[in-house]
Amino acid sequence: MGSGLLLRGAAALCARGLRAAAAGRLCPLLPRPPARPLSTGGCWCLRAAPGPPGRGEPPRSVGRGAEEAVAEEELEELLAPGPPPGAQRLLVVHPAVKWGAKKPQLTTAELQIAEAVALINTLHNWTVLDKIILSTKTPDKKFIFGKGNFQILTEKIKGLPHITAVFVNIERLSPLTKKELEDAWGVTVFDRYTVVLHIFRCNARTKEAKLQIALAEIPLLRTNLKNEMSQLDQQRGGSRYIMGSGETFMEMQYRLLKEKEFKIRNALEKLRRKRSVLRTQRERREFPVISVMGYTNCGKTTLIKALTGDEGLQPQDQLFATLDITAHAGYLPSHLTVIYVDTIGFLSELPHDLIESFSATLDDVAYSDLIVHVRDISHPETVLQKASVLSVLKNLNLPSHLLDSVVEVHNKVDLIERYQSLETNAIAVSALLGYGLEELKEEIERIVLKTTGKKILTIKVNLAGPQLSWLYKEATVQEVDVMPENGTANVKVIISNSALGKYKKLFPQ
Ligand SMILES: Nc1nc2c(ncn2[C@@H]2O[C@H](COP(=O)(O)OP(=O)(O)OP(=O)(O)O)[C@@H](O)[C@H]2O)c(=O)[nH]1
Ligand SMILES: [Mg+2]
Repeated sequence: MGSGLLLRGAAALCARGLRAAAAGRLCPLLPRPPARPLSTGGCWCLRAAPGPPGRGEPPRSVGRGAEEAVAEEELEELLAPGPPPGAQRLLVVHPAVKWGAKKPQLTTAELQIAEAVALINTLHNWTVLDKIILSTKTPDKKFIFGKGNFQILTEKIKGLPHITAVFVNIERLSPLTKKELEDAWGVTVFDRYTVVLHIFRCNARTKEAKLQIALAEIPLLRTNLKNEMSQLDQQRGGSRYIMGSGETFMEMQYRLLKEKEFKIRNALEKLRRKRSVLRTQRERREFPVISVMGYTNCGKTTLIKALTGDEGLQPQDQLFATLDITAHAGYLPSHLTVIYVDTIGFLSELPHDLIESFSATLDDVAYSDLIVHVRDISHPETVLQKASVLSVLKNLNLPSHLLDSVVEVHNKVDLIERYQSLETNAIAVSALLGYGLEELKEEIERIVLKTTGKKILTIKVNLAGPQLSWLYKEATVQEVDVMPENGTANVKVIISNSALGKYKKLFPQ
């Protein structure tokens, strides 16, 4: 399918320490620049803070305010129970289409089964006991494989008495197929949809992420219900009226599901409305926002950690380690503060329903000033991964200036001897070892200044007046060159057009 997925959520934003804002010849007697938190993390919603942070500071706290949209107990009710808790021992089966239009490009069956195994290994207590690739011409048919290969598979399963489940590495099994396979093999059968949904369920920390999962489960519940109802109908149960209610059992089940969906959408909408408060705040405060996107496990979190020095970030060798969007303040070479937004990774071949329920969370990407597309250049499927990410980006209705200015980062170059990029615009880095970060920051700065219309200027100020402290608040002061003989200073600043206009009005020359 070549589609991917990305989602986000929230965490608390925390101030970690102070940094001198302007390097170089900062005069100790001059007003101090505002303290800047080193790191900020959280969903796009402001927590009630004791008064608004002053201009010139990154948002101080985001995250919890939106959490009241739905109560914790209510949320538990909205989430469908996943696979039973406890250990799962699996056989991973990859149906390989070797001919025709459905034959996947840019990858091999071996790489696809490796990704399926990695998905399972992400889950605590789930282990892969064995794996098998079997070719098929008709993966959409009821038994997925032809008679011969189905027989081989059934024999293999019989020879593995310790397995508790079979993971068939296709997007989605129809409930009927799932049931027939489970009857034939005597174990639970999972598809990519259920496995990925379960990973999300385990990794979701915030209410928003949990609600998105609940929403993604609705289509699954609807097909299950349809299935159950047709069975019940055969036994003539489903269409009987429930005494006094005027509706049949079937109608009641559908109504309950609809109500549940409505509740989830409503709660999500409330959370999003609150999040947009930050969007407005962010625009007003004029911190350039950089969305860091890419395939799962490519190193987005590691890169942001390296760019911001935020020790709170926890990169993991795991698919979908990040499910919650977090924001982190960092500095560009000219000391301009920017906010890096960490996002959920993409995965190829995910069912549409799953993508849809999370894609609304990408709304905010449209409000960023720049997208950094991180690629794990050491991954054998790096080309396929790039195609997956680009196809999702294209479908997000992002403004064209954002799509045209994407900075492509080739990460993990330390794993390739003497790496030389064939793509001239890409920047080679090792987020883990810190290679190439300065070049990346310079490129980010170049584009951010261009897209945000900020200018680097040197302004002469009278030190006896309020100009300098105004500039510290409203712009980014880079250098202050004091001339004691006449009580003035040359101040190098990064300033937006609107702030410059205000400055000229307030302090006419
Ligand atoms: N060798 C090497 N490993 C890296 C580099 N960058 C990240 N990694 C490793 O790649 C794994 C995934 O890193 P993350 O930063 O969690 O990746 P992510 O893109 O945020 O992953 P998700 O949040 O799961 O989508 C971790 O084990 C990192 O240590 C790099 O430059 N070199
Ligand atoms: Mg991550």
